[in-house]
Amino acid sequence: MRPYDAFLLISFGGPEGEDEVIPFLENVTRGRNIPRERLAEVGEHYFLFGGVSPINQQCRDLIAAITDDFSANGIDLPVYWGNRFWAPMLTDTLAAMRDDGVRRVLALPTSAYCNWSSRTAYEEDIARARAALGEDAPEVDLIRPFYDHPGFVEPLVEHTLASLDALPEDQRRGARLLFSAHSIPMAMAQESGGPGQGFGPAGAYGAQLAEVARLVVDRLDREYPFEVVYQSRSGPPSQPWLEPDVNDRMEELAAEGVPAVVVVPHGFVSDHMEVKFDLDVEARETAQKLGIGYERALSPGTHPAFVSMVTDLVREYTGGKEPRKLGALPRCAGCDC
Ligand SMILES: CC1=C(CCC(=O)O)c2cc3nc(cc4[nH]c(cc5[nH]c(cc1n2)c(C)c5CCC(=O)O)c(CCC(=O)O)c4C)C(CCC(=O)O)=C3C
Ligand SMILES: [Fe+2]
Repeated sequence: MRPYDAFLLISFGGPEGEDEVIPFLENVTRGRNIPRERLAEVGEHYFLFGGVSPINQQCRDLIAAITDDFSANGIDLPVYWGNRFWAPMLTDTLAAMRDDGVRRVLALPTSAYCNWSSRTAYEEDIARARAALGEDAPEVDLIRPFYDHPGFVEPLVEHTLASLDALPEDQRRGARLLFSAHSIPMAMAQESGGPGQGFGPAGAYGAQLAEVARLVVDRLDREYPFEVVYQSRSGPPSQPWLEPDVNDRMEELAAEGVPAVVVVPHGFVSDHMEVKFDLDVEARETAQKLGIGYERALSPGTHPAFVSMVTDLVREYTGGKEPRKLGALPRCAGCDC
């Protein structure tokens, strides 16, 4: 018996026109404690790009690549796509799947790490979408966090090397690698991985980000100094979020005489708006102001190793394939990472 009859990519969603920006942001921030000024500011990031987030096209590209890789590898599952905050909405996709006769779904979230926002929020949205459908809602299993899969790490290695190569030789020698991830509230970070797990002050999320950074650096041509930084903070200033911010850290490094940084967005799977604005516009501007070199490595996107990872993960769930994992972090409590 085949355990699943469909594959589902679950992503964040993003606007694809100016009139969609505000309704999208309202969906994202409903019931969350985000100041209005922050919302207006984030809206401007989208308007700078004509109101179009790159994330939906990136999902379409990934789905096309996954579909090809499935058929090349004899995986006979139809591929669906549903978003948490914009069309195609997860609820609508799940309804369409039910109408197509789908009973059991294997779902991949477009986020690699363990924390509420990257994992639990997806689980809660799946539960909500299923509840809306009632009795005959398809069952959905969410594929494990994949931060430690070689197919996630390998593209980051290749893309980091390409960025180092793009720096002038004199800057490359003293360059600092800054591995950048989405900041989250300290309280959310501490809870990631479950209580009392000994992952340190930034919880499992912080430990996993540090681990992936190390896994990438271990695979470069030589040892580079590196550290983890955070970006895209929101929330009221009174609430502590993970630090240091990428821009603040660049300022300190420039003052210490570091000639260049390579920013590796290892907290993300594609170059969506948080990467395109917060790194390619804002952090790049900071580097220019500071007079230091700046390169930004690509995220995994549709790198062939990343696409094969999806096929490999499907085999973990359908063919009893042993999980491929790098590093040696303990698993979280109550999580299948
Ligand atoms: C950990 C994490 C990821 C990575 C894992 C994953 O992918 O899930 C991620 C991804 C993304 N975040 C995105 C966009 C936004 N995130 C926001 C707000 C927030 N993100 C948070 C965390 C994360 N976010 C948090 C703790 C908040 C505060 C509100 C809350 O507690 O829930 C807001 C509201 C405004 C603002 O505060 O910036 C926006 C617009 C987009 C789409 C980009 C595009 O359109 O291309 C993507 C892929
Ligand atoms: Fe976010």
